Amino acid sequence: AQERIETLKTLLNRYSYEYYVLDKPSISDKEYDQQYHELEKLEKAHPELITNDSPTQRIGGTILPGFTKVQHDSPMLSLGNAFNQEDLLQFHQRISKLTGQPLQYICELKIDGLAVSLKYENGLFTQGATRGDGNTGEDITQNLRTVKAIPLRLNEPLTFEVRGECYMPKASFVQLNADRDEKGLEIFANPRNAAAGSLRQLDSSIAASRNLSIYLYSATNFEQLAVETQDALLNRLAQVGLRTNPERRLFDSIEEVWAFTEEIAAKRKDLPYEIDGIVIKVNAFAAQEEIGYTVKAPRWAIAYKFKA
Ligand SMILES: COc1nc2nc(N)nc(N)c2nc1C
Repeated sequence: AQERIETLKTLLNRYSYEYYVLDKPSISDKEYDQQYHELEKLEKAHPELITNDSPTQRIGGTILPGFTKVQHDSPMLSLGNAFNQEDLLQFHQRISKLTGQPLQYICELKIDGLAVSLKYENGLFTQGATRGDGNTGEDITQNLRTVKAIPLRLNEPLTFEVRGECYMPKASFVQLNADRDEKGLEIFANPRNAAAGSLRQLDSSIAASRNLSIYLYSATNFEQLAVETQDALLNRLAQVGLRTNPERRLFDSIEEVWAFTEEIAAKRKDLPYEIDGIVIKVNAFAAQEEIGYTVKAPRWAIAYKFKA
């Protein structure tokens, strides 16, 4: 039984990765369900063989009395804002003075969700937390374990922290509000509020029902990842099993960055998730370190915000 349980866990976690992280399922839902129920039956018969990274353990058994506080190892920063082309030019001129290196920018979508921190120890997902005030957040591990795009075990036994945006896809938001409206419940104003409301539930079966997803965009412990740029980091995160947003681009001029913001502004309504802007970062970590941080935000990044 132990052998079959191990095989099923490996298979089901891989199917989950293909479906929720790569958005490219390799088997039908029916086949997945058949193998999932076989695992459930085997674990019921051999509870001593149940492990934390089993796909059957995503929904916590208990309703939490409250959320415990989490002190972030390093502050979860905020971003300076830019609202027009002039702001972007000033950002570029300001940081060009702070580094001798040629500036390459990476542009990432700014997902309109909830910033979260995920800790992995030897490849196992051990803790999830909200940003909170940047220094202290709330432990929402139970709820984040229900987000199927968050792997319970990485492809490599890494010990590090990753940060990203947990969000509710537009389609899930429309469905949720239709269901709530039909039941006479108050509907959510937007997907960001719906995601935040779902992650603030003390009963993780509610979060499990909300079809949340996630995109990761930063990590600690670069050394062990052997990456020199933000773009390489994002590729590395995907390699170890974490979900990263594919709509990112590299540019060597702020003019091209501006053109990209206009390109995304035009396709924003067709994206399957809501975004509130574009995050523009200096790509090379060496240049980021040279440019540095203000008290609350990196100097080497800026959020270009779309009009509401
Ligand atoms: C480097 O710090 C950040 N990077 C980010 N990147 C993306 N794509 N989206 C964010 N919301 C974001 N937020 C922060 C504070």
